[in-house]
Amino acid sequence: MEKPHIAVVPSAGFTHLVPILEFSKRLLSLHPRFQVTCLIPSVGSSLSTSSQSYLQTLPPTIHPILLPPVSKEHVQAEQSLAVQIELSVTHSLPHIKQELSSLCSRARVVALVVDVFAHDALQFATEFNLLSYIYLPQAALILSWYLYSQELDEILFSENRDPEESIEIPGFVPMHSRDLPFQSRSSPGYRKFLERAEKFHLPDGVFVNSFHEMEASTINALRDEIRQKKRKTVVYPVGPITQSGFNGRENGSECLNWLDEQEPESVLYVSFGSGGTLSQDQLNELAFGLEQSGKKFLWVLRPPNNIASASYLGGEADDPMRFLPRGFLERTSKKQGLVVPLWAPQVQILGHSSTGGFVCHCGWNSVLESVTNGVPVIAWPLFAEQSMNAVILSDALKVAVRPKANDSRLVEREEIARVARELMDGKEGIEIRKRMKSLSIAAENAIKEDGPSTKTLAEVVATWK
Ligand SMILES: O=c1ccn([C@@H]2O[C@H](COP(=O)(O)OP(=O)(O)O[C@H]3O[C@H](CO)[C@@H](O)[C@H](O)[C@H]3O)[C@@H](O)[C@H]2O)c(=O)[nH]1
Repeated sequence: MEKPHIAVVPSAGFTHLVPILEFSKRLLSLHPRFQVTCLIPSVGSSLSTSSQSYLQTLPPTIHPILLPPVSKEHVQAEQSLAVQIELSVTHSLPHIKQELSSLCSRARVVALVVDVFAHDALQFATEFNLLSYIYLPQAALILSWYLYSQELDEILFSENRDPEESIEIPGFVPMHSRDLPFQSRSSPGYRKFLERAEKFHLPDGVFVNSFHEMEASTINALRDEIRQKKRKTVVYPVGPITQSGFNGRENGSECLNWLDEQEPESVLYVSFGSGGTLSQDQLNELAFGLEQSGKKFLWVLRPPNNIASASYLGGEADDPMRFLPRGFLERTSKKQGLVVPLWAPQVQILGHSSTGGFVCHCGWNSVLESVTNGVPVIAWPLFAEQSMNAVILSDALKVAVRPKANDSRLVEREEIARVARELMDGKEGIEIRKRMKSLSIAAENAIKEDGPSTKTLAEVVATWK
């Protein structure tokens, strides 16, 4: 008899495709009695080359179906990247419905799992009588923030509020409101964020890519609220699920060969994810700061102020090397550091024994890749929920240092050199490194056969009849 299907809907862009497919891979490796059909939206002329190459690596029990791409004009008018990604799904709804209908007519489908930005597709769960789930490729704290958003709205934007007063999300450490992504009700994407938060009440549960030891008090607080019937959204921590080694682009051997020549844990890896960029001034400060620190570095360089969505949604990037300060490459090249343009094999770099620290924008995938490899972090959030992730690492878990910006929000070269030295050789760095190593053991245990994340997933799957 044919294996029952799980229908999976990612949202557009490499970073929203890979996490939900890595989740699907893990699901099928633990529960091979199912197969997955993945309905993939995209923007522009076609799927990006990296996404296409990634799809080639999938096991045969995951069936990708490429939906007709949404025209760029339909999404680009929106300022917020999250909303652009969300619209890629909204405009694909007729195709998603058509494919689901065709799948349900020829096979047994037991559940629908959608990416957080593909929540519009949840409407089909009732129509096709499917159990439904959101896959949030982020921290449990982010789920808490969504669920608590109405209460937070009243607290944050009340007239008499002291902006210095910290805010408390249930179970989490007190946090400054500047670490939340929205600073006013008129911030781009805020209204859509509140609408998205409402959707978390629809599915049968939310999978988060986190694990108990990383966010114990937040997860416990979410579960207490369910027990006390204050909320009905059930949280399932199933992580850490990280990319299993797919690189997809060039620069691989250059980085790894160079790392092979370095001392153990001596290199700071510097990267701001798939779309993060710095201003030209900030890029200069980072270059001088790395140089002044005297520490070895491997820097994945992007051109300044490149629109983040260009790389998410299939745009081309400029050559970044010409934006480095004059003479920088000549002074540092190979001896102190290696600079590679645009992309590097991050998973392999973080797993290399010479890598001893990560200047990280705190995108959640990068955070988990650092945690699973036991690499301590210099937390340098740029946009989206990254500042909240930075607070998890620096304040809650104390496995990261966070450089301070000046009044113009620039992190100056002296500060960069200071945190680099502190992390790599300082007293605080030693403690941070120890804590990160024990967190990496907890991460490994979470996904072992009898680990909490494995058991949680098994409990859910047991209900799929
Ligand atoms: O040179 C590079 C740069 C990135 N990566 C990989 O690309 C992914 C990047 O993901 P992530 O660290 O999560 O960063 P973003 O691409 O910026 O992620 C977006 O999606 C995340 C998950 O929803 C959010 O946490 C972020 O805020 C949001 O910017 C990771 O797997 C990296 O290993 C590489 O392999 N090589």
